[in-house]
Amino acid sequence: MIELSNLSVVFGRGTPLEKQALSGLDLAIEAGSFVTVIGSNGAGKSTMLGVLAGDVIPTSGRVAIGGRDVTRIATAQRAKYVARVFQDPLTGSCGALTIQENLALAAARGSRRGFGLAIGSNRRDEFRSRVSELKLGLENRMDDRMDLLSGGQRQALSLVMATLAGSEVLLLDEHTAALDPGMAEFVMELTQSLVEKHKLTTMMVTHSMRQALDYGTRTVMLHGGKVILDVVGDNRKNLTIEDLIEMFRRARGGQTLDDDALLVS
Ligand SMILES: Nc1ncnc2c1ncn2[C@@H]1O[C@H](COP(=O)(O)OP(=O)(O)OP(=O)(O)O)[C@@H](O)[C@H]1O
Repeated sequence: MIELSNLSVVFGRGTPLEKQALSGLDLAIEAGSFVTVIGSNGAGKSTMLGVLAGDVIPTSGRVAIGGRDVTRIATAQRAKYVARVFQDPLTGSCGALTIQENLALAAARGSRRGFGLAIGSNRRDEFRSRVSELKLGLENRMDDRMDLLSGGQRQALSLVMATLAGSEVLLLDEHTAALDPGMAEFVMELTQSLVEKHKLTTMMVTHSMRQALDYGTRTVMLHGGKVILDVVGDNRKNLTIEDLIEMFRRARGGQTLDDDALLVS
């Protein structure tokens, strides 16, 4: 269970650039559910994921994961519970290290056992087998540097890495946005199967309304740093993109969704 209670984040407080990114956001997500998150530019989506990951400490409010209050717990200490995959394939892995080394680092995340044990022979076999499940042939390139791989290959490996340390929460920040359509679909299918296999509580930020409705079991829309739409169950089952746009308009008292960045495809 994830609980975000009355969360506010103000960046640059007291400066001319002061910006309220979250404004009393409330959201509770049941363990094991897959929530898609949409919203126009600057709505607060990445800030919300940052607060969950520990990169952003909220100005006020509370964050709990699995009943633990993690509001003031640093990123490194909560890494055991939360894994994150970013839009830029270069962000989640280290290009100068090999595939094997990146997987070992990911497996050691949040643990005191360290990198050395994670790279031991037992885990080498496990890593190889996990990579072979991708069917990208990367199991034969375990000693290749990560920066030799394509963006899609790196994102696929980043997803595998996100599941190695036993995290219960997976945060996806537009993780297919930089990929070509074929690779984006492959990475989404992989996402779906890893989420199911590891029973991860997942939040996926996307600019694609199609993707937001096609994946997961619940969709929330942020605007002005809070949740303005929350659709789940039968209400969501037959929802079209046009319905979503109309719901936004009604929630905003007639304001239309005129943001090019929120793709209807
Ligand atoms: N580190 C920061 N310092 C100052 N302002 C920030 C910072 N991070 C985000 N903001 C501002 O906070 C607001 C919310 O940003 P955020 O990145 O969370 O929005 P978003 O919904 O993810 O937008 P996008 O879809 O464009 O990525 C924006 O106005 C942004 O400019």
